[in-house]
Amino acid sequence: MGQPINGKTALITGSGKGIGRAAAIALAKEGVNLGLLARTEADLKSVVAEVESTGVKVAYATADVASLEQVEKAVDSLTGELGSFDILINNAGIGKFGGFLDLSPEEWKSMIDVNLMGAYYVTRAVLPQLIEKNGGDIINIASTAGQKGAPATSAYSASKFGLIGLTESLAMEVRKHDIRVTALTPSTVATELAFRENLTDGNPEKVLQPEDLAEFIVSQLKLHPRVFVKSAGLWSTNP
Ligand SMILES: NC(=O)c1ccc[n+]([C@@H]2O[C@H](COP(=O)([O-])OP(=O)(O)OC[C@H]3O[C@@H](n4cnc5c(N)ncnc54)[C@H](O)[C@@H]3O)[C@@H](O)[C@H]2O)c1
Ligand SMILES: CC(=O)[C@H](C)O
Repeated sequence: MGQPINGKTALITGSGKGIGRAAAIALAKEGVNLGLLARTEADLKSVVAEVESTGVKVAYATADVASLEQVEKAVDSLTGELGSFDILINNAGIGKFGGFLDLSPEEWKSMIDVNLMGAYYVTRAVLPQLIEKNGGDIINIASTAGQKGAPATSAYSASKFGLIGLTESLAMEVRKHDIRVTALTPSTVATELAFRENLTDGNPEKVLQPEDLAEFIVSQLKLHPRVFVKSAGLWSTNP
């Protein structure tokens, strides 16, 4: 009933670790070619090695998504190696939690620059390719923190509320091109970000794992083009 995704090409930001890495591996197993973008080359090379046996085409570029110049250079490089993209997963993000007056203005700004402006910059660079093809998928990894504020999450929530707003507006703008734009709003996932901020013990029997999001991402991409996931919240059942 759905659509095959093998042979498509996906750009995944922050794909060196955590959710982005899991999504890259899961998509490679589905035959999706990969454009990997993150800051740390060693992490990216590790993912390349991990997916080598799948036979998909893989290219990587190191870039800070908060830099428009680095993003444009990286997307140009990846497009040159892989051809145009069909799928964009804006996953790269940072999270630092602390009181409104406790976080420094620099820490506050960095979350906006990476989590919101980063997604804007990468989308701005890739979207023309999807419009040209008259179709494609953009999946933005937001958070439950983008739906509800809490003490110590003011900066992170501001970035993720903004990302959800960007997602909803863009989805309405580009649906006429058969481009699907989704905001995923997971709760805490067992990744380095969550461990660093002491958000979870990551118990694989109880806590959302990166592979769970990857599985959902694969399934939504396989949906028939006539339907899209506007937003989806993934939570741990009984953490
Ligand atoms: N872990 C959670 O509990 C959780 C929950 C909801 C949403 N999220 C979101 O999921 C996304 C992935 O987070 P994660 O938990 O996998 O974190 P992670 O720290 O394990 O991985 C984040 C990845 O993004 C990359 N990255 C960070 N800043 C970057 C930048 N400026 N330029 C390029 N790459 C950059 C890192 O190098 C890393 O590869 C983030 O947007 C995060 O906000 C995480
Ligand atoms: C880090 C994050 O987004 C979750 C909600 O803990």
